[in-house]
Amino acid sequence: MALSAAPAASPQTARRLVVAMHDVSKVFSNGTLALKGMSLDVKAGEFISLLGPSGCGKSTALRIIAGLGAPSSGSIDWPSSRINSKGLPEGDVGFVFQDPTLMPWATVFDNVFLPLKLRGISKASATETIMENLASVGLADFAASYPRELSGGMRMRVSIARAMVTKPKLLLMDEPFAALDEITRQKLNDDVLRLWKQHGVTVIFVTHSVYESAYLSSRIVVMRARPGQVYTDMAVTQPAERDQAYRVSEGYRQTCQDVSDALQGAIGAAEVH
Ligand SMILES: Nc1ncnc2c1ncn2[C@@H]1O[C@H](COP(=O)(O)OP(=O)(O)OP(=O)(O)O)[C@@H](O)[C@H]1O
Repeated sequence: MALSAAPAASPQTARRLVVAMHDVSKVFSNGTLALKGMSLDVKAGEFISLLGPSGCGKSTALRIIAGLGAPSSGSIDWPSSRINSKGLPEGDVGFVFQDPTLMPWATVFDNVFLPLKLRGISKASATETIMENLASVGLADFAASYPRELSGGMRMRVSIARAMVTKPKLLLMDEPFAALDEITRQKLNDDVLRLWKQHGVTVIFVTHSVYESAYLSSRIVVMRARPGQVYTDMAVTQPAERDQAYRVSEGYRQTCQDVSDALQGAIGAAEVH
């Protein structure tokens, strides 16, 4: 069995807690209850996919973790980070959106430089780090290019390099590959897995895709809508190596089936108003 309910004593249990959501609810000013009592413990080294029906609050949860929105009630704890005056872990979080959000007037190099520039680091002392990060996403030869000269997949790679350039502990990715074609998406899935392993970064990845979540994750958190909260939390225990052989394996097929069943359950659990 490739998939199981996240066990109480999984190998991750012994790991450091990176961030914990405690009983978080979010009501927007128009009265929409986006999240109700959502709790989630994220441990170092996990690759967590947040999966769920449209509108179940995946992006809201991710944005609250990133400090881009405050919870209406409940709390976010960063047990192993230094917290700034806004209650956020300074520099420990990278964010990748579905839209790469690059500055069109700036080169690839300058786009990746931005987070370091905002920290007061000079271009000269940042150059080596920037080039390393561009190389790690296969774009070392495109440092002088402008975003308009790149494909959609390459622009997303720049966005990932920009998020990783500050060496975050936690990488938050909100449907980053949803707009890309399937082959590009699969290549980027492999790139993200490589970065995850190389840098030991913890990842929370929002996706609509059962297949993508089953390929990438060490843990899949399926959310339900109305109200948005965790429906089920599953560990994907097999295999350690995710590659083309895994994509056509019985283990992958079974994982996709189990995740798909959980998603159907989550959709069925939504309260109809
Ligand atoms: N700024 C906002 N103001 C009011 N309502 C909002 C706001 N942002 C999100 N919502 C609502 O909150 C609910 C959760 O939205 P959210 O975008 O978090 O869901 P999601 O699971 O990420 O959706 P999708 O999969 O379609 O991207 C939805 O009903 C949405 O319409």
